[in-house]
Formats: sequence, C-alpha cells, structure tokens
Amino acid sequence: MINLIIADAEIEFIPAELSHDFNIINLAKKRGKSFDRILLDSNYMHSSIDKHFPGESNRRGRPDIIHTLLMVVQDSILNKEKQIRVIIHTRMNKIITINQETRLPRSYNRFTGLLESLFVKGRIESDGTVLMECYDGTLKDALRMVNSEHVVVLSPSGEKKPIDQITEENETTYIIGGFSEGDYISDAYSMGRSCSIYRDELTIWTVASEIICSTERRLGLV
Ligand SMILES: C[S@@+](CC[C@H](N)C(=O)[O-])C[C@H]1O[C@@H](n2cnc3c(N)ncnc32)[C@H](O)[C@@H]1O
Repeated sequence: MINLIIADAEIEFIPAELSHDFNIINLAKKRGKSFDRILLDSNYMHSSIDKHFPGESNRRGRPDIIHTLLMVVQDSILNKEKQIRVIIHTRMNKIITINQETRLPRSYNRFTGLLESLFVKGRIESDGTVLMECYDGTLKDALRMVNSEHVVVLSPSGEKKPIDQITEENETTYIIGGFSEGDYISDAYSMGRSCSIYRDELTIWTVASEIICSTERRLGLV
C-alpha cells in the first residue's frame, strides 16, 4: 500500500480580491451562485487572476490538473487492487480524503461541481457511505494522517534516482506538488528525502503514473 499526498494543490474558492471583477460578477450571475462558492479556475478566469494576482494566472486556479491526476490514479491497476490512497492538501490548508470505493466524475464540470459542494458541506455521502471528506489542516497534518515510515518528496530539483529505486520500500508516502509552476508553499522538503525521477520538469500525473507503474511491477501486479 502506498500513499500519494498532493501538496499545495491549487484548488480554492474565488478569493475576495476578485469579488468586484466584472468577469467574476457576470460568471457568478450566470451560475446563480455567490462568487465565494465558485472554484477559482484559470481556464475561465485567466485575465481576472492576472489582473489581481499578477504573474499567478498559470499557477492559481488549477482544478484541471488535479482532475487529470485523479483520473490516472482511479483507472490504475494499483487502485483496482486497493494498494493506493490519495490525499489532497490545498494551498488554503484544506485536506481532502477520498474513499477508495469512490468513482470520481470523468466530466471536468461535474468534478468541479463536486469539489464546490465538498468545500461547503465538508463531506459527500451516497447511500450512507462517505465518498469524500474535507478538513482544515496543513501538509504536516495530512502526513500525520498516513503515519508513514518512508516519505519521498518529489521535485525536479531533488536527488536524481531511478524510479524503481525510489519505490522499493512498501508503505511509502509520496508527496507531489499539486501545481503547474513554482515550488512548494508548504515546508515539504523538511518532511522527507527529496528525489527527482527525470532531468526535466514533468506533469504531476506523469510523476504519479511513474510511481504507480513502478509499484505495480514491484508488487508483481503486472
Ligand atoms: C509541474 S511540477 C511544478 C514545477 C516546479 N517548477 C517545481 O520545481 O516543482 C509539479 C510537481 O511535479 C513533480 N515533478 C515534476 N517534475 C518532476 C521531476 N522531474 N522529478 C520529480 N518530481 C517532479 C513535483 O512534485 C512538482 O512539485
């Protein structure tokens, strides 16, 4: 069993700084929701983010990269064998846990709708089963939840190692940054050894899929 902790994931409600932005007011009207109950999404709000948070529009508001990552994990052989658990920690210090039985929506719009509902209600249930939960907590709190002996912090600037060497211990927690540019905001590097799996920067779902495939080989699942 391995754990993936996605750290500093760029999922948050639209911040108050954007509340008077013309595009945001229009969007909130169209969605029939208050702005602070809508996820910040750089795909639709790029210029508004740039205006209020200059230079951050490629990094902030990226539920899309978390959705792609979760689809990769959900469809993996390792997940079918219940040998992987994912915890998402966000830049606003929220921790999202996902029941291994949960089938997340493949539709991106349905996924963001689900997250909006989760952030408001704190949990998503179906037929009495808790599918997802959301708590306040730091990256350290997320790490405490898994209580792992081995922690690897994935980073392009970490010590370069072959992937099969990085994944050789079972019960390992892998911390992957849930952002598309920049570095960890949380103090991730103090939480485990920092390793790089390739000379260039990779997408978060590529890093996750390399860890997953290597673990599947080690466990003899493929
Ligand atoms: C797209 S990267 C963000 C890029 C950022 N410039 C950085 O230095 O981390 C998001 C996350 O993917 C992981 N990652 C990307 N490339 C990697 C590599 N070559 N080796 C290990 N992890 C990598 C890291 O966990 C990183 O925080």
